[in-house]
Amino acid sequence: MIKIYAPASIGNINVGFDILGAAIYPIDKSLLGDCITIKKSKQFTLKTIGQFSHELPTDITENIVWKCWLYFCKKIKKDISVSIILEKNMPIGSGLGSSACSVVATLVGLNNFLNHPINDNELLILMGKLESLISGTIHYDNVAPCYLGGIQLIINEKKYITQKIPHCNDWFWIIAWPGININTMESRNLLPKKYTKKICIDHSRHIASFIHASHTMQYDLAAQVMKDVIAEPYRTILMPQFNNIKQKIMNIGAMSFGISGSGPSIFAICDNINIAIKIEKKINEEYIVNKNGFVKICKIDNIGTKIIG
Ligand SMILES: Nc1ncnc2c1ncn2[C@@H]1O[C@H](COP(=O)(O)OP(=O)(O)OP(=O)(O)O)[C@@H](O)[C@H]1O
Ligand SMILES: N[C@@H](CCO)C(=O)O
Repeated sequence: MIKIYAPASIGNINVGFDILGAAIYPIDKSLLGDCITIKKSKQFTLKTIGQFSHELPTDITENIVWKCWLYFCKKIKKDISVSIILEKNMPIGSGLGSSACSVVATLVGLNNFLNHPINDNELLILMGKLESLISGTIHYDNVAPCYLGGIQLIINEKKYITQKIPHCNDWFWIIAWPGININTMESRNLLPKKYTKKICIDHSRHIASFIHASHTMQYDLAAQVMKDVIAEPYRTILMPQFNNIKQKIMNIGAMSFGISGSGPSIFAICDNINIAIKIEKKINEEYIVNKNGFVKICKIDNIGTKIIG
């Protein structure tokens, strides 16, 4: 038997659409990620439990975990008889990398259970492929940090799929899911097919400055250039409260604020716990729309996916 935990992640982190992502854990030590348990069995079975399991497709062949098992069997050219339990702790369509948690936990679980028939790089490529079955295109900005931890820069060149970049240990990442869902594919379809020269230059300037600032530990500069000119201007149509809450959170003292992944979750950054608590309170009062929604003060999860049983 093996049990795997895969953490939530923030895709894009404003400045790197599809090419930057951060794995996170709540400082209150609550579980923000999916768990997968794998046991030997006479035939394949998949059971789902957990707070958000009722949101999953009822047909198990529609569950991404089933597809992971199928693709893994194809990859190693062997039918594997296992029973899998998915503990779905992550809301679906939240912008916190929910499908990535299931994909990464399942593939890491199967690979460990079978003594590593697939190497790390091939496993990551398989994760990207499985994630693309859901969102329509390959983007590693959730699966890479979820798997490997930290802030990951997606390179996607042959054997260089992703690399970890340095981050500020003092930063708090306050994340909030309002309690409603946005489909990633729909949210991607809202974006323009082409961007102006000015947007391209601004985007390159921001991302280059962010990577430079991260490596030279100029964290104020890193936060200052965490701006989203690619997705935020088009996606806020799905998030009517976004601009209002952004203004208020920046006024409290956030160093950056934006959409987590494809939304509707949001995130704010600050380097002071008292400001983080004030931000948490304000978001709770003004952005959470029902009892399912939540706000959590988080830090960067440097480990990523791990064996917990
Ligand atoms: N184990 C699973 N976890 C999450 N979604 C799943 C899973 N299995 C199947 N799905 C389906 O995949 C789709 C996920 O949609 P979507 O990409 O919007 O969510 P997401 O991956 O949770 O988003 P995000 O990465 O923004 O958190 C839904 O249609 C959902 O029913
Ligand atoms: N980079 C992806 C992340 C989806 O979670 C997007 O913004 O569409």
